[in-house]
Amino acid sequence: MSDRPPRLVAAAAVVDSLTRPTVVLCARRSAPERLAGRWELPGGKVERDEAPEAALHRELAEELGVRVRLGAVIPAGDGGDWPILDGLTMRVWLAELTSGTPRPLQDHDRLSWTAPAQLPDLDWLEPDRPIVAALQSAIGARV
Ligand SMILES: Nc1nc2c([nH]c(=O)n2[C@H]2C[C@H](O)[C@@H](COP(=O)(O)OP(=O)(O)OP(=O)(O)O)O2)c(=O)[nH]1
Repeated sequence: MSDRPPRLVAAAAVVDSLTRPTVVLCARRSAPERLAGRWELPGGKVERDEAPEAALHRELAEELGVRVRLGAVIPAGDGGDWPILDGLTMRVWLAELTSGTPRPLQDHDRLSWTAPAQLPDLDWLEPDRPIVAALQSAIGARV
C-alpha cells in the first residue's frame, strides 16, 4: 500500500532509423513555466501499475501523435536509469517511427531532428546533458 508519486520517467530518443541513425528527435518544452524553453527527449511519467514501455507508447501518442518501435535502452554509467529533475529517474529507449508525423501536440512548442554533432548546441534540461553525450556515442557507433 503506497501513495508515493511515480518516480520513473520513460523517454525516447526517436531516430530516423534504428539500424542507421543519423538524426534524433528533440523536443522543446512549453510547460510548466520553469521548464519552458529547454529541450528534452519526449516521454513522461510511468503510472502505477503501468509497464514503462506502455507508458512511453502512451506519452508519444499524446505528445507527438506517433507510434514507434522501441530499440535498445541507453543505460546510465552504472548500467541503470538516469537521475533527472525532481528526484526522478529516466529510462531512455532508442526508437523509430512506425506511423504518424511528429507534431508538438502537448507540452512542447518545437521539435527538431538533430544530428549527433549538433545535439550539444540545444539548451537541454541540465540532467539531459550526460544522456545526450551517451546518445552521441550510441548513434555514432551505429552510423
Ligand atoms: N519527458 C522528459 N522529462 C524529463 C527529461 N529530463 C528531465 O529532467 N525530465 C523531467 C522533467 C519533469 O520533472 C519530469 C517529466 O515530467 P512530465 O511533465 O514530462 O511527465 P508527464 O507528461 O507524465 O506529466 P504529469 O503527469 O506530471 O503532468 O522529468 C527528458 O528528457 N524528458
